[in-house]
Amino acid sequence: MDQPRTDRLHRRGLMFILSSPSGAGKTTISRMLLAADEEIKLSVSVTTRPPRPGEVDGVHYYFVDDAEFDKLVEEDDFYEWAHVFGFRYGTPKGHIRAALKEGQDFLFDIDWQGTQQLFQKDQQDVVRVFILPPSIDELRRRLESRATDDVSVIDARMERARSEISHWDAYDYVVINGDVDECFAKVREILHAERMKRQRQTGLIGFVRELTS
Ligand SMILES: Nc1nc2c(ncn2[C@@H]2O[C@H](COP(=O)(O)OP(=O)(O)O)[C@@H](O)[C@H]2O)c(=O)[nH]1
Ligand SMILES: Nc1ncnc2c1ncn2[C@@H]1O[C@H](COP(=O)(O)OP(=O)(O)O)[C@@H](O)[C@H]1O
Repeated sequence: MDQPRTDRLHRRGLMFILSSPSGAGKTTISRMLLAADEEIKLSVSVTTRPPRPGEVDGVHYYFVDDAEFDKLVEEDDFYEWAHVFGFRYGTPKGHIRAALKEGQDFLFDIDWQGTQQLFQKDQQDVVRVFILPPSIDELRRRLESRATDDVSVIDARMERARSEISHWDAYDYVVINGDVDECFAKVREILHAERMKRQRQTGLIGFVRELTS
C-alpha cells in the first residue's frame, strides 16, 4: 500500500493566543507547550516592565526603556501594544506574516486588549484561549507562591483580575487551570484540532484533486 502523504500536506500557520488573569498559569502552560511541541514558536513581546529573576532578555521578553518603546511605536514596528499594570507591552511585527504563510505557528501570551487587536487584524489565523483559575483564593495563592512581586503589586493584580475575567466571552475556548497537567492536555488538544481545520490545510485542494482525478 502507498504511504499516505497527508501528514506532509502544507497548511497555514496559526496565531495561538493564551490569555488569563495574572497568576492563573498562562506562562506555565505556554512553557509546557513550547517544550512539548516543536511546531510552535513563542512570539516574544517587548516590554518596559523590569525583568523578574530568571527572565532572560530576548527569550521571555525584550526588555526596553520608555524611549526605546516610543521609538518602536513611532516606527510602526508593533502589531499591537497596550498598557498593562503601569507598563507597556507590545507584539513586534517581525516576520510573523511571512512565516505564517510558510506554516509556522506562533504562541502569544498577551492580554485581552492585544487579543482584540490581533483578531481584528487577522481573524483567519487567530485562535483565542482564555485560562481561568479554579477560584479567586487560589489565584492569590499562586501569585504569592510565585514570589516575584511584592504585596502591593499582588494586590493590584488581584484588583485587575476581576476586570480581566470579564473578557472571557471574547475567546474561542475557555479552560480552567485546576490541575496543571489536565489544563495543559486540554490546551494541546485545542491546538491539535485547530491545525486540522480545513481552511488551514491549504495543501488539501491539490491532494483531493489527485484523489478524485
Ligand atoms: N497586549 C499585550 N499584552 C501583553 C504582551 N505581552 C504580555 N502581555 C500581557 O501583559 C500582562 C502582564 O504580563 P507579565 O508582566 O509578564 O505578568 P503575568 O500576567 O504574571 O504574566 C499579561 O496579561 C500578559 O499576557 C503584548 O505584547 N501585548
Ligand atoms: N495548576 C496549577 N496548580 C498550582 N500552581 C500553579 C498551577 N499553574 C500555575 N501554577 C503556579 O502559579 C504561579 C503563577 O503561574 P504563572 O504561569 O506565572 O501565571 P501567569 O503567567 O498567568 O501570571 C506560578 O508559581 C506557577 O508555578
